[in-house]
Amino acid sequence: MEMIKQLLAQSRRTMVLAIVASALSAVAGVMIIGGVNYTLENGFESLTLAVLAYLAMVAILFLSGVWSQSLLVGLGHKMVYQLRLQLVKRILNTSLERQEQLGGPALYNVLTRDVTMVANATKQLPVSLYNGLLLLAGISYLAWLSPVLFLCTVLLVALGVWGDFKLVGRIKKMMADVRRYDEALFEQYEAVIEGRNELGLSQLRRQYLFDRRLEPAAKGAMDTAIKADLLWAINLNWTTVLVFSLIGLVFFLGMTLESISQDVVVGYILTTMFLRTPIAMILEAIPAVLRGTVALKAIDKLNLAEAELSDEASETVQDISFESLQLKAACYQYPQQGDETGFELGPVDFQLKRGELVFLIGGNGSGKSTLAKLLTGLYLPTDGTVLFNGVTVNQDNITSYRACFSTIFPNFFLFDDVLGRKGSEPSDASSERFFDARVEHYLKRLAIDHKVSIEDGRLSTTSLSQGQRKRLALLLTYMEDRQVLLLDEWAADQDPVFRDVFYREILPELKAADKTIIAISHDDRYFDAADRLYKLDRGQISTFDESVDSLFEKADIVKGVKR
Ligand SMILES: Nc1ncnc2c1ncn2[C@@H]1O[C@H](COP(=O)(O)OP(=O)(O)OP(=O)(O)O)[C@@H](O)[C@H]1O
Repeated sequence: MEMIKQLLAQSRRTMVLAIVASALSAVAGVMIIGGVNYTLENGFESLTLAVLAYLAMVAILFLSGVWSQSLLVGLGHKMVYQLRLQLVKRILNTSLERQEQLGGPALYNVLTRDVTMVANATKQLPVSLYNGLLLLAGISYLAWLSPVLFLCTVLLVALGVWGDFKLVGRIKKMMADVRRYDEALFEQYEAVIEGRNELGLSQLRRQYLFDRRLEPAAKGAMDTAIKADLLWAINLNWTTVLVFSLIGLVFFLGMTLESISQDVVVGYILTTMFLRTPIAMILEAIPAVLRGTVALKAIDKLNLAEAELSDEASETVQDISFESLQLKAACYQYPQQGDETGFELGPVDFQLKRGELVFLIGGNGSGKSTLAKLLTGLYLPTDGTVLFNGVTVNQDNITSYRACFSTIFPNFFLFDDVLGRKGSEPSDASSERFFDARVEHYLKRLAIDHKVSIEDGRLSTTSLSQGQRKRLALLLTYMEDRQVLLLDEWAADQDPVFRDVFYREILPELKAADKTIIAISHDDRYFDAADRLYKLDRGQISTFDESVDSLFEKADIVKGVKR
């Protein structure tokens, strides 16, 4: 909700203008009816004058209507545009931990479905505001025409509004259920896309996914949405019944009560008929608005970071020269999942100096990647400290700290835009030539120049084998030229020849170029390439000395055997 309020506050001037224009159009509309009614009652002195006045009112109605709609339509689309950008900014500012907790489907759901729902609700704003003002002008005219009939109208409208309120509560709950079904559906969409190989091979799994997972979620969403829409459609018809009941009431009261003149009855009925359209349009907008509020509530529940960080929170990135990194009794605990306590890493004591090459080794699930995220500042310790050049890493300096690291995790994302140091792009033709030449040099070094080239600062393709894609990820880190490299099982997908090149040539070259490297590895044949080895076992770290620790123990670590 806060987001919408902020967006509306930014457009206050347009809103005020649009309200003025809508009011003008509404008044013109009511004046046309009032004029017709008056003329019916009193006749006119000059036909020309009456026709001119009528045309003038119609022109005002048209022009102010178009003016208000153009302002409000622009406002609606601008809000959608800003909402989209704001949401992406909020996700980008949200901590990795929170994003991991939420999971991909929930975030996709917000960025696609929820944004669309809020957008649709926002688009109703202009229509509803315009019709609301029209309704207000019409109701004021009705009150002026006959206070007695107006009292009857108020009673009938109160009945209608009471019914609407009761229904809105039920429908809102149904829409929240539809959203939950949709979220389950998004999880299955992810499985359909990401699991294409497995699904392609297994007819049984495909059938299971479709029949037992996807279809029930889609059907649940459809059934609940049908129920909600049906209830509202009944309500729309019920409102029409109320409007005609009002017309009937006015008509029969007018026929029987002498105090109400026929002109008043005609004017009343004319205006009520005229107000049917705005009433229907406002009521038709309500489901979209309800869906929008459900979506906004769901967005709020995600606890995303703010789009614009406060001055204290938004740190300017300092160009710091990396000298040392130290972990002092640092711990990281994953949040509890159901009844299960999250995995705990640490307390870890660890030291790394500029120019060193260290390996982290250990069995599957021993905590290597978790430690890697703690070392690179993607996670902050839940206990203990991380010291960077002797200074404690915290929210105030974390961005500068993170800027020292390049990482390639096993689930890395390969961007096709090639950026230079500090995210730079070549500024002129000669720097572009130099930039491209550097890319080509590294493409050759990584033996991938026969498959990929650079075109307008982008990689020509990223549709490659996993080993080749990893080489391109390494190329991107070469180009960004950061001081510390964290490579999580980088060589795992390389062929034996290039794996040897990596451990025996690339790592030493990087070290010689003053890079500090943390490599997670299961390649025991190359453990000697590291300056130091750290072993992880069930979240605990210790140094590992090949000459002292037994080969048997080493084999166990590599295989992930619990001792
Ligand atoms: N996002 C997460 N949320 C909750 N728990 C997690 C998460 N990621 C990892 N874990 C838990 O932390 C433990 C350590 O995982 P981690 O990825 O650090 O192991 P690893 O040593 O890198 O394993 P591998 O060699 O298989 O890559 C795992 O047992 C896992 O249960």
